[in-house]
Amino acid sequence: RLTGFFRQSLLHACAVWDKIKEMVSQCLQARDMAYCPYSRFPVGAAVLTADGTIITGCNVENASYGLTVCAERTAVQRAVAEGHRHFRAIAVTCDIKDRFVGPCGACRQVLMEFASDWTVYLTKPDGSYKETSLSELLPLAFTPGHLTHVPQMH
Ligand SMILES: O=c1ccn([C@H]2C[C@H](O)[C@@H](CO)O2)c(=O)[nH]1
Repeated sequence: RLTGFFRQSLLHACAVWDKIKEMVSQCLQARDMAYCPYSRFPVGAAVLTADGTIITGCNVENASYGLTVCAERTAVQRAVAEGHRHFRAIAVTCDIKDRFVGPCGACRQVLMEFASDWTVYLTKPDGSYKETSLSELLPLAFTPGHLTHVPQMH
C-alpha cells in the first residue's frame, strides 16, 4: 500500500499530468477558432492560472495586418480581464507538424509581465509537446521590476 508522502506525491503528479493534457487539448481546440483569413496560419493557446483555471485564445487578424493579435496575447488578456494575474503555464500550437514552434517575441514579453517562471508547452497538431520555460525563451528579459515605479498589482 502507498502511504503518506508517496501517495501524496503520486496524486500530485497525476493532477499535474491531467492539467497538462487538458491545456494541450484546449489549445488545439482554440486553434480551430482562429480568425486568420490573411495568413491562413491558425494558432491556439491555453494559459493555466495559479488557481487551476484554463483560459484559451486564438489569433485574431485584421485587414490592416498590423492590428493582428496573437493567440498567446489573446489568452493572457482574456485571463486578466476575467480577474487572473497569477499564471503557471501556457500551451501553444499551430498547424506545423514537423517541428516545435515557439511564441513570437512580442508574446514572450507580454507573458514576462505576469511571471518569469512560466512553463511553456510547445504543442504539435498531434498533441505531442516539448516543455520549455519563459526564462529559456526570453533570457535577460526586461521586466516590471526594472522600472523605478513598479506597478502595484491589486
Ligand atoms: O506566436 C505567434 C506567432 C504568430 N501568431 C499569428 C499571428 C498571425 O495571425 C499568424 C501569422 O503570423 O500567426 C500567433 O498567434 N502567435
